[in-house]
Amino acid sequence: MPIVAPSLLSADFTRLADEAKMLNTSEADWFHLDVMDGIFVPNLTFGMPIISQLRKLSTKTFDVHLMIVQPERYIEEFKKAGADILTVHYEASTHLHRTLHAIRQAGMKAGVALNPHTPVQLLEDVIEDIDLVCLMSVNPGFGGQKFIENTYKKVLKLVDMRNDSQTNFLIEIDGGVNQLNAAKLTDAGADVLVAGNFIFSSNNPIETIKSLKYCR
Ligand SMILES: O=C(CO)[C@H](O)[C@H](O)COP(=O)(O)O
Ligand SMILES: [Fe+2]
Repeated sequence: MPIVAPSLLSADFTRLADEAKMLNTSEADWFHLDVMDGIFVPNLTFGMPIISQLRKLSTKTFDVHLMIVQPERYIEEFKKAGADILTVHYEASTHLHRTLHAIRQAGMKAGVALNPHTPVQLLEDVIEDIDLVCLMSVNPGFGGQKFIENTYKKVLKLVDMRNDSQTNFLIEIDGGVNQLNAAKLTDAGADVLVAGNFIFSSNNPIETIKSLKYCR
């Protein structure tokens, strides 16, 4: 059964507290929080102030996905805001090894996200420094995009890399996840399913979360 991480990118921001409370009562495991800077991706969202307010409303794991350049600038601040897992983009990190160590040093789990064009093999030399690999199954920046089918192959390759290296990082899929691909992704070896639009645009988000949780 996968870990389900609703992305609040698609939540109703005028009712953010209600959305958080709804997630608390649901079978969602984590909150997935998308931070965008308008430079790494062509969109802006929110940062530490919103995350620290949300932190007061939930004890669930906060999975913070940084779509920002030079993410190493804000590691301590996101820890203070309440992040449990801090994921940086491979493409935005010049000194990835140092950044991953700094995230763990700050007391968080260290994640690396890969854009759809970035091969998973590029993580080989930092594999032991990673707690979570986030495979982007859309080009990052927006919710509600179409799932990129090549992601399945990347999951299978990552599973092989995990077995070969005897490490135990989680494999997370982010973008376009829905009832059509959840079971196939889980069967391929995905551990965490992020879903924004599929959950928050449904008539019954609690049931939709359940459908992902019990897809396998
Ligand atoms: O990181 C993201 C976008 O860059 C979001 O987490 C992702 O797009 C989830 O939204 P959806 O399920 O609507 O695709
Ligand atoms: Fe995300």
